[in-house]
Amino acid sequence: MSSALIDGKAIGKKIREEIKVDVDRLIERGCRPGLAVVLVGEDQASRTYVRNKEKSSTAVGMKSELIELPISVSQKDLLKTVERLNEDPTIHGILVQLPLPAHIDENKVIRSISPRKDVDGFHPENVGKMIIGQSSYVSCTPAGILELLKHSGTEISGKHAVIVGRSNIVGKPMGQLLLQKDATVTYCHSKTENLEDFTRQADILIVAIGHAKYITSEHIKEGATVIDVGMNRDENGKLCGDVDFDSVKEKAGAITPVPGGVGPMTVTMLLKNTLTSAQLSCSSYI
Ligand SMILES: Nc1nc2c(c(=O)[nH]1)N[C@@H](CN(C=O)c1ccc(C(=O)N[C@@H](CCC(=O)O)C(=O)O)cc1)CN2
Repeated sequence: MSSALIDGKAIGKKIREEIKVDVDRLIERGCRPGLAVVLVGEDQASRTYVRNKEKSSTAVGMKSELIELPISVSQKDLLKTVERLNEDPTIHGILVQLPLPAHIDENKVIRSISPRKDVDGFHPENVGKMIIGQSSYVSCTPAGILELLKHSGTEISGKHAVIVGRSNIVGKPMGQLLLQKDATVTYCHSKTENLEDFTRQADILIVAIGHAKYITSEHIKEGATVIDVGMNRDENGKLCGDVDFDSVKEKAGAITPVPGGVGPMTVTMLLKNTLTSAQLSCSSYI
């Protein structure tokens, strides 16, 4: 059996076209959504992601502000930058690109972002609201995965979802979101013994472990939907996921590629959250 490809690039493009329509509508009414991205240091991958966010936000008509700070920036100055953006009425979404250098307290920076402008959905207030099912900004990668599941026609209610990885920005929120959609959720991580015993039970398998091609067909239940969040380089320097795509695609029912699966959805959901923030903040004079 060969699986259906879940094309995040195409799904993301379609959603961004819808976002653009809503952005144009807001602009006509005198409110242009604004996204500020703060980049600290010279990390090449972060620079690429940030450039992509800038390009995608301007492509849908948003204002985009990139603030580049040197790797030596003090925590105080970084917090001052966030504070300025919190106060700026033309900015509806603020994102500090992660990871940050070791001398900066990441949690403190995340907490300094106004929850109303936290379009990354990382602020504890938004995370807490998400967990208890209240409306909030949801972390972009898990939100994008929900869209991929919807567009691929994957049923969630009553199904067994297995999440491999327990990061604050992907694994943990992903499990909570699937739980709210009535999945039975199992979390696995680096200390899980006999990982295959769990992954083989998964109707929906979500992998975010940062280990190139770790998940093979041995880990998969026939017909499962497999979502690969990994972003690694293989032995030839080629971009690859945490899932061994070539072997798993023969057994899965549906699968995301890397690149072109989850990644484009992360940026799309960021734009969606920024649009929502602008709609909420501008609604008083619309
Ligand atoms: N503040 C944040 N920092 C980080 C986040 C985040 O959501 N918020 N997530 C990751 C990185 N990331 C976004 O910032 C991200 C990574 C990858 C992609 C993507 O589109 N990948 C492409 C391939 C790109 C390539 O060719 O190198 C794909 O999968 O098709 C988007 C966003 C960590 N930091």
